[in-house]
Amino acid sequence: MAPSAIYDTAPSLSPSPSSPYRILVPEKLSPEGLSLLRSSGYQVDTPAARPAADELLRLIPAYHALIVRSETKVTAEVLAAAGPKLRVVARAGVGVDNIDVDAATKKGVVVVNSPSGNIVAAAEHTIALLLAAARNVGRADAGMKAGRWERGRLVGVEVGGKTLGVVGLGKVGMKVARMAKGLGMGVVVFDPYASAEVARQAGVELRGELEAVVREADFLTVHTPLLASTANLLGEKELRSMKPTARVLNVARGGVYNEEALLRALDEGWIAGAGLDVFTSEPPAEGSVAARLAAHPKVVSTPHLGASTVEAQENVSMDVCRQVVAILSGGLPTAAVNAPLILPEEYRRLQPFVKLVERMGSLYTQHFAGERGGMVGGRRFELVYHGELAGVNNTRPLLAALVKGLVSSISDLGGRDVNIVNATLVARERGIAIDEKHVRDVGGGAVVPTYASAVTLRSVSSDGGFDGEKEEQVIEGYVSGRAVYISKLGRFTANFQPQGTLLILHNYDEPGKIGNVGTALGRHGVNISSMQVAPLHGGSVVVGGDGGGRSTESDDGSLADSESRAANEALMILGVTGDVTQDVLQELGKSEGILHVNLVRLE
Ligand SMILES: NC(=O)c1ccc[n+]([C@@H]2O[C@H](COP(=O)([O-])OP(=O)(O)OC[C@H]3O[C@@H](n4cnc5c(N)ncnc54)[C@H](O)[C@@H]3O)[C@@H](O)[C@H]2O)c1
Ligand SMILES: O=C(O)[C@H](O)COP(=O)(O)O
Repeated sequence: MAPSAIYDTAPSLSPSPSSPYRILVPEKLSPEGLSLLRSSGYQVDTPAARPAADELLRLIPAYHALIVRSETKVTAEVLAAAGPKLRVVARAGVGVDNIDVDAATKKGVVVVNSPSGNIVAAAEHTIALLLAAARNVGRADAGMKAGRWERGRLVGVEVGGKTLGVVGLGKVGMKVARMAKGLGMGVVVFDPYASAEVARQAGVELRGELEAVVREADFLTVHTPLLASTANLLGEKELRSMKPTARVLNVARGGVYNEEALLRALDEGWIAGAGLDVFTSEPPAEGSVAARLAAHPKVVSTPHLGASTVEAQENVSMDVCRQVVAILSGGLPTAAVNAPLILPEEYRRLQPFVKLVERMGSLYTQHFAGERGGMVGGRRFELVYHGELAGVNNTRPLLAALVKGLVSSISDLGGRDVNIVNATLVARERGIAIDEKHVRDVGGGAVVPTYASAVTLRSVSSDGGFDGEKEEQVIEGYVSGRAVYISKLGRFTANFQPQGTLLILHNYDEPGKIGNVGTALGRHGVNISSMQVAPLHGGSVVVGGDGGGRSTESDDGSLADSESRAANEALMILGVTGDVTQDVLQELGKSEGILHVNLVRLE
């Protein structure tokens, strides 16, 4: 399996040289990143103008990756329209509030961003607005350009010695706080999630209440993401409790201040001014409150320029383009918003086991659940890691691989495939529960005595025993080199590679069986490419049919016959090519000594 399997949404759509991966970049992205994409052999489309919402819906199905800044709205509708090709939505910046991350997760599309590429730019822009708001730079400049010399009307205030209130001591907030201290300001902070130790080391005062920060601040700046919990965080109550000389700044997201309240605060003199880079609608819709704020004489406003420096744009462009290349070529992103973090060395180590576990899941569904109506939903599974593998802590890729293997052959996932992004969600939707066990010792167990790392999959009933009334539904496998093998299937000791189309026949291991099966398949034009006989595990005697059900003693002593025949049960595992029709399966099933026939299709 190619390493891209973790993020694959449609392996069959892997591009060929004549049909490369296509990447849509509807917004302006620094050329360094675009060059990286093109030199990696991808087709990069950069429309001259940002496509309107309906145009994006029309375009998106052709693309494997979409790279946006803050203007393109990547809605659930866009993600639904994307179809199976789309693997990654990259945000060349920090905020992902323009992307429906939940919808992307459901679809198994990775969302990546550049968490720190524009931090310096955003912090410096905050300081620019701080000073501009303090010294009326915007109005003074506009006056000069209009031929006015307004020295008397534009007396400002100093920031040195004043208090800056910071709401949100994250990456930008911290940088702003440090810069403000450099300007001689005192800094008080509200951030319920910030570490007191980190705040202390930065020389800022952490307050337990937002109200305290708001009351103390001569300048107030917000640096939180826009979330349900931060929308309108600063409303009428907070703005009314500020000093009338205070000025507020927003280089985070429009909507963290309630815009109506802010407009009234400025109009009615609750505060003295504002520096705003972001608005609830961008560009502010004509006549909107956002537009009135942007045009307000007490406001210095900029059109969402916080990240717009040459340096920041190079940073974010390279950050996200590298991640797009990584994902499309089977590597790992460094800043996935909706996928677990896996270190590259962990991932490399797990790769062969990802393939093994996916095949085991698929084999389970087709061999065991297939016999019983394809039911894997609502079941509890146990995945046991033996040997070296037991030392791996981050097994998310293996869980994802199991879910993918269990459900892929049986479910219509509505155009989505299972990957590490959505596996937990898919499992939850289908009532599949997976427990994991780490068993370091492979030497002592009866199960996998010889391999350095092995995996056992079993279906477990609610009382903790094996599921299935008749049979232990167990599959064991191991990796050798890059090849994967199944070493146990149900009650049978095996050693076959789970790949291609397999015919699994449960039979009495008696002379003539192989010949009969071979002749029947030959008659139907089915070629046998590999063959393995899997005997009962440990030579145990099981009485009865496939399930090893109860024995019933008869008067004529037929139990002895039946016992000896059952002791010779085996699986015949044939790798086949050609069309194995229902007729073929029925004919084989009726053959003397054949107890059951299963067709299993693996990749
Ligand atoms: N204007 C721009 O061009 C521009 C540029 C970069 C970043 N931004 C925006 O700035 C914001 C901050 O970015 P960041 O990288 O520093 O994010 P971050 O995730 O590093 O920091 C956010 C901080 O907000 C805190 N927080 C969350 N909820 C809070 C609440 N209810 N009250 C107080 N604090 C709360 C978090 O604990 C965290 O410390 C984001 O919205 C981002 O999109 C804007
Ligand atoms: O969240 C961000 O990174 C900033 O708001 C930058 O947005 P932009 O990429 O649209 O400039």
